[in-house]
Amino acid sequence: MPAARTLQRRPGTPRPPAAPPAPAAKVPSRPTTHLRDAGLLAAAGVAGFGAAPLVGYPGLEVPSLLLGLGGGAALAVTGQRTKLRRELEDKVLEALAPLLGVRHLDRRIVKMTKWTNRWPGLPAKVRIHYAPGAPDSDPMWKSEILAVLDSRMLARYEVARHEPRRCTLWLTLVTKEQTEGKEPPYSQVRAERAITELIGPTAKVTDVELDGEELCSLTVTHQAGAKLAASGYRNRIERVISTMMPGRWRAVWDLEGDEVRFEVRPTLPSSVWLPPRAPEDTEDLLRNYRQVKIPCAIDEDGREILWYPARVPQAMLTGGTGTGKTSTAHVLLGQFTQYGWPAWVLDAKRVEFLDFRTWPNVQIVAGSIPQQVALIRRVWELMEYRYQLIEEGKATVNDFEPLVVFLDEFAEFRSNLFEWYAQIKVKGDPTKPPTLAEVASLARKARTARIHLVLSTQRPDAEFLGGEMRDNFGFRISMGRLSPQGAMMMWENPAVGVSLPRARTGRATATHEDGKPVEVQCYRFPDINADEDSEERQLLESIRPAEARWPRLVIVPPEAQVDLDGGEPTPPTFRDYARAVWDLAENRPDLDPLSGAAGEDAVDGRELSSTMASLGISTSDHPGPCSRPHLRLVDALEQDAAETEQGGGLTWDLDEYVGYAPPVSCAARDLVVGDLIQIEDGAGEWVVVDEPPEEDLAAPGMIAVSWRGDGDESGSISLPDDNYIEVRRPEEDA
Ligand SMILES: Nc1ncnc2c1ncn2[C@@H]1O[C@H](COP(=O)(O)OP(=O)(O)OP(=O)(O)O)[C@@H](O)[C@H]1O
Repeated sequence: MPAARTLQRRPGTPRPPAAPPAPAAKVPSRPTTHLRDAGLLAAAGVAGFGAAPLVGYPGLEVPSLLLGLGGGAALAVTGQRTKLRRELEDKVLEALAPLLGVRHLDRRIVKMTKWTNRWPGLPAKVRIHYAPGAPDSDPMWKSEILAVLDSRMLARYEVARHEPRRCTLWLTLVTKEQTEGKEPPYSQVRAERAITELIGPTAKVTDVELDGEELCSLTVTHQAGAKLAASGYRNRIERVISTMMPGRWRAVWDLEGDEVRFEVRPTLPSSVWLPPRAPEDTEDLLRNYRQVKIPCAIDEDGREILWYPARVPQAMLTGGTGTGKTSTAHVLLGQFTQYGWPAWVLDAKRVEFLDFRTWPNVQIVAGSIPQQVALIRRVWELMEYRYQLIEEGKATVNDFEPLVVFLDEFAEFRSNLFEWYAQIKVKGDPTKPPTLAEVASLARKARTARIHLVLSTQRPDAEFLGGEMRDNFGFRISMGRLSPQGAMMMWENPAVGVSLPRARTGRATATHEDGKPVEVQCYRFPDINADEDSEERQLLESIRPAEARWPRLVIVPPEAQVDLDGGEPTPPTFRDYARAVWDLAENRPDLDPLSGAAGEDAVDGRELSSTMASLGISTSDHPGPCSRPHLRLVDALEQDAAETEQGGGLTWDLDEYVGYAPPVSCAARDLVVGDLIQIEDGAGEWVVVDEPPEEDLAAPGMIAVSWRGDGDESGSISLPDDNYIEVRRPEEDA
């Protein structure tokens, strides 16, 4: 199957993080927006970065909030600042109107000047004209006006001058120096409001950590222990805060101390090389069996994700092309062999493990279907044999030396197998290749025989990995972003792993020690063909097992049976292939591709792979007859082409958001985790919703939507409750 038929952006070529800083989506509003909400919505205007028009007030717009972080760095927000300030004036005007006795909203009534430089800034001066009938002699009148200003602007104002004859009031911003404290960043004000709302009035912020203007953490004490004892409620608080705050947040609860710390989640690195550590006590495979642990990745706190095969015997690895799946499989293989375990590899793609044929303790890499069928049969027989030894009382589980078997690209293997089996099947053979039943049996029972499977596949397909089969693979890693269906298959939760940044190769969801799935960065395995003098090569050499304990093996292809009556020889059957004889590679140099006798050493790879050679044309450098080489891929390609003609098979997809349906309109509150939205309307850059939308507790009438970009930038946007937004949903079968 030809690679790269779609124009999907390859992970590993990250977009520029968080660039350009974007204004919020211009959201079309439904004609039901209530004016009642307008004053409340205006409260959000201080950080309003985008707007939707309010019905009945064409000049007035409802701001949406956008706060963001770019891979840990602030996502500054740009846009039409002047427009936003104008909108803010409009909101304040609307809110003040009842106090000013004005009948018509006129922009000359409230004038804001001398804006501070922040986004969108605060007016240092506010001039208000009011109607002569306004109750300006009422002692409470001015404080009510100030209260409106304070709550709309989230800043303190005071009366600078009052000219009753001209019906004018002048207000000034109370500066930082005047308040003797620092004006808290808007995100802090939002967080504090939400926390008070969620935890109750006893919640007190005791510590705030800022990085410049960016809020990093808030520590809160409270006396709401009883309310917070329920984990469900604590989870909700964590989710609401993470949704409302820019970036990805978490809560660390001290239930005994009645304290909680809300903090920005640490950002996972984009690449972590497998640390070169030689395991200890590898002399006797039986002695250290239970201690064997395979580090695969790190979590956001830098803790290692470890696979203990003695506890969780089988592992499953899923991930699309380019997600780093192969590298992770190499990480596992490299470490098992460091422990001295023998490894057998089924390489369905034929090239992913080719270079491991010379890696110490890798006994065989089966690249062709007949070899793969033979490999699975032998593993299954070994398992059955070990069971028999236990039954006969001749051995116990503790006598078995472990074996690790890699079944790489299992879906690909499965479809190749069906195709091959259809050609080879003879009368009396079962309808389906018995190999699949053998794999299922291994998945169920291999643990007791200390045979450990690492099954990798592009997609966790329900057809062969449903229910019981999948449950046997207790240790799981899903590489890259999942579709909701994939997330259900892997993690039984349609929201897990669906918002992973696509441009981060090696980013994955993995089973943590407590059995729960967490986001991780998988270790990266050095390129096995790294340049001689490179650091990557040094790393590779430090990982390579010092000793090869297990000899390499070859599978002897069965021969056609000669017809003694002189007729056509009978080709080998499935049974012959499955039961093929195995031998030491050193005994059969004729079958060993690495011996040189099989002829592979003698070739010049560059020449052999040249376009000229593939066309069967000889060049002046290499004169002489040149026959067109046999291309094994040709058959497969022809078949793909036939499928495409019939409307199936591969399609050319020019959309880089492959797997997502075209945009449809959706209410902000109906967004679900995994949906794509645009932060900047029409910019074509879609980000993924990573938390269920929540009511914005700091801006009533708004819905907070938390998002994540392909390059791991993240943020939160607040949208008017009843507005519709364009959304792209993962396709059903993606
Ligand atoms: N953990 C990782 N961290 C960072 N980069 C990685 C990681 N793993 C792999 N890469 C890089 O990404 C590229 C693709 O990796 P890999 O071949 O493992 O992906 P894959 O999912 O197996 O893709 P394919 O199915 O096309 O082989 C490699 O060139 C490698 O350099």
